[in-house]
Amino acid sequence: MEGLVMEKIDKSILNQVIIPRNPESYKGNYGKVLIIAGSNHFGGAAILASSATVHSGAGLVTVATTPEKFTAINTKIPEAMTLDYHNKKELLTAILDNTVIAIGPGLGTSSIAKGLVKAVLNNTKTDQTVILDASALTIIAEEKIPLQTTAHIILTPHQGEWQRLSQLEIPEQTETNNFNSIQALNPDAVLVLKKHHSEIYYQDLTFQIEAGNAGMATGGMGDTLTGIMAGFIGQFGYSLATIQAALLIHSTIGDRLNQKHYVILPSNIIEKLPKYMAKYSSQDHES
Ligand SMILES: NC(=O)C1=CN([C@@H]2O[C@H](COP(=O)(O)OP(=O)(O)OC[C@H]3O[C@@H](n4cnc5c(N)ncnc54)[C@H](O)[C@@H]3O)[C@@H](O)[C@H]2O)[C@@H](O)CC1
Ligand SMILES: Nc1ncnc2c1ncn2[C@@H]1O[C@H](COP(=O)(O)OP(=O)(O)O)[C@@H](O)[C@H]1O
Ligand SMILES: [Mg+2]
Repeated sequence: MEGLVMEKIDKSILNQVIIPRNPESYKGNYGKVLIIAGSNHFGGAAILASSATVHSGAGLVTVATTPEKFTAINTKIPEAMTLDYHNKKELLTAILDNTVIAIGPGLGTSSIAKGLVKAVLNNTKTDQTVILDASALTIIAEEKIPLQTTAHIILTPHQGEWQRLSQLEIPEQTETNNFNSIQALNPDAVLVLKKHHSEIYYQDLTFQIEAGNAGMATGGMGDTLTGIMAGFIGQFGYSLATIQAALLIHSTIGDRLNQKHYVILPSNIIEKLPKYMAKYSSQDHES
């Protein structure tokens, strides 16, 4: 498409989205988030995604995973509840019950994982948000699963996953080609393309962040972004601004840590989330 202008996302979006909490509120006001993640090989992805969701302020977080990982999750992040994703009845109840569902980190591409992706796409509705990441994107590309749900859809591929989904080689992943590809997949879906200076494709608008650094090139960094995105949407509601703020705070914290740390661990970003959210929620914050 001609004439796209990729707008830079200003840090003021953080101040706009991360508002002070109502003193009369309770956990029920801050979103119910279901994270469908993890498998025997990739337990850490489920921990990082759910820990990021909890630390970004979601009211109630449930992790649907394989029971072998329950103990690790309950130990590392006791605030999150666990459920066995092999139990179809419990899983369906959780899909219907939660406002935000993030699926994919560490899920792998087994037949169980494929069934989970289909269950989410077939059972979610308009007032929900589905975040598709990592293995969920690989499954959708390999199985050519249509993005048919009426829920809001956010895809968070890295360039390799986007290549699988769009058939665009990385050098061909230009603004115009990316725009046309996400429109073809589902014109209502939002594409968050993760790279150095990640991009957002939202309807006919495109945005780019000017934050983020190579110290963030650490396994689990994208799983962490997925958790933040889920926590922010659960708490602040689905909107372009919320998506922008989630993407920006992840890399802004990464940049601040990079001033003194050569490499940044996803868990370092996670532990800083409450502090940075307090800073941006106060009216007199310094950027
Ligand atoms: N601690 C954990 O449990 C972790 C689990 N992980 C999970 O491992 C599974 C496989 O995901 P991966 O992303 O590692 O592997 P994938 O095989 O899905 O993607 C990596 C492939 O994409 C290519 N590629 C091109 N551009 C890339 C880019 N900008 N970033 C990354 N790869 C790029 C690579 O060359 C490679 O061929 C996912 O379920 C993921 O969530 C990873 O998140 C790492 C940490
Ligand atoms: N060189 C870089 N510059 C800026 N951001 C980066 C860089 N390398 C990685 N990142 C960020 O780290 C995250 C990596 O995501 P992803 O590859 O999905 O990680 P994982 O699947 O291991 O969790 C993305 O948010 C990406 O933008
Ligand atoms: Mg990833």
